[in-house]
Amino acid sequence: MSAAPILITGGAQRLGRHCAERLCDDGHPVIISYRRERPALDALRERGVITLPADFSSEAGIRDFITRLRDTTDALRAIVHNASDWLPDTLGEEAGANFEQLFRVHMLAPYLINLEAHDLLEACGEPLRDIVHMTDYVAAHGSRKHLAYAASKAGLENLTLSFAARYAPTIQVNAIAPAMIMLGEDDDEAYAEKARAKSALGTIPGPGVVYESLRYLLDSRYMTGVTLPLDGGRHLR
Ligand SMILES: NC(=O)C1=CN([C@@H]2O[C@H](COP(=O)(O)OP(=O)(O)OC[C@H]3O[C@@H](n4cnc5c(N)ncnc54)[C@H](OP(=O)(O)O)[C@@H]3O)[C@@H](O)[C@H]2O)C=CC1
Ligand SMILES: Nc1nc2c(c(=O)[nH]1)N=C([C@H](O)[C@@H](O)CO)CN2
Repeated sequence: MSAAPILITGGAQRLGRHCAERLCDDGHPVIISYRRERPALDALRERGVITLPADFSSEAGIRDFITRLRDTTDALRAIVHNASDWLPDTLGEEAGANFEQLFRVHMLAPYLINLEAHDLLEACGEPLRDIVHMTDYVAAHGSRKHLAYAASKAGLENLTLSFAARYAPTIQVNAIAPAMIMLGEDDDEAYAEKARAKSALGTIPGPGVVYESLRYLLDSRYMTGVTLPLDGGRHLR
């Protein structure tokens, strides 16, 4: 029996792509979701990564993805909920729509996918099955500029606890809560300096540290309902 694939949502770029590539390196079959087609996806496809389009900005879009996922595989080794929009807060007419957008991508999509793909995880022939939620340092600490984003990530962190209790003992459910891992393409050196100063370790580590945390969770057989803080000691500042 061939190994069951690992699903990473939002795997077309940055942290999700890095983890998809590293999982391939480690011999796992990988499925990613992506929202926007782009040439960079072809390199993943050439490595045998299955790429499924998904737009989690509506319940219909989430359910369309779930249908595509179920048409693609009859088992899953793990699900990594990585897809995310780092939207700042907006005022006025758009504030509610902004909040709902973040709720859907960070909470509704993981919630519905976890519920509807439970049998795919149970069908995995390997002893370990995992769900990993990518949350954020600000879920536990708040954010003055990303209030809705932080709240939606806090909701995802709470879903970690509930799904861990519901899916034990056959499926482990954990989260990774990063602080600054990698800069955005528009971030300048001044921003980078400020970001480095926020953590005790004073670095912007890059995506490798996220894969180390994911690997740890996937290889652990005695870890569930936990959020791994990956913040370089930001909580000490
Ligand atoms: N980067 C960092 O320093 C930090 C990251 N994190 C968390 O780690 C995870 C990865 O971060 P990063 O790689 O920077 O993430 P990105 O900002 O690069 O987003 C990842 C992917 O999410 C997809 N996505 C966004 N909105 C939607 C949607 N509505 N429906 C479907 N897909 C969507 C995008 O797809 P597409 O590009 O195809 O549109 C994008 O490629 C995220 O959950 C993030 O919140 C937490 C703290 C720090
Ligand atoms: N979906 C995303 N979420 C987050 C990003 C990002 O680029 N995409 N970036 C951050 C920042 O690095 C933040 O941690 C800096 O303090 C947070 N979330």
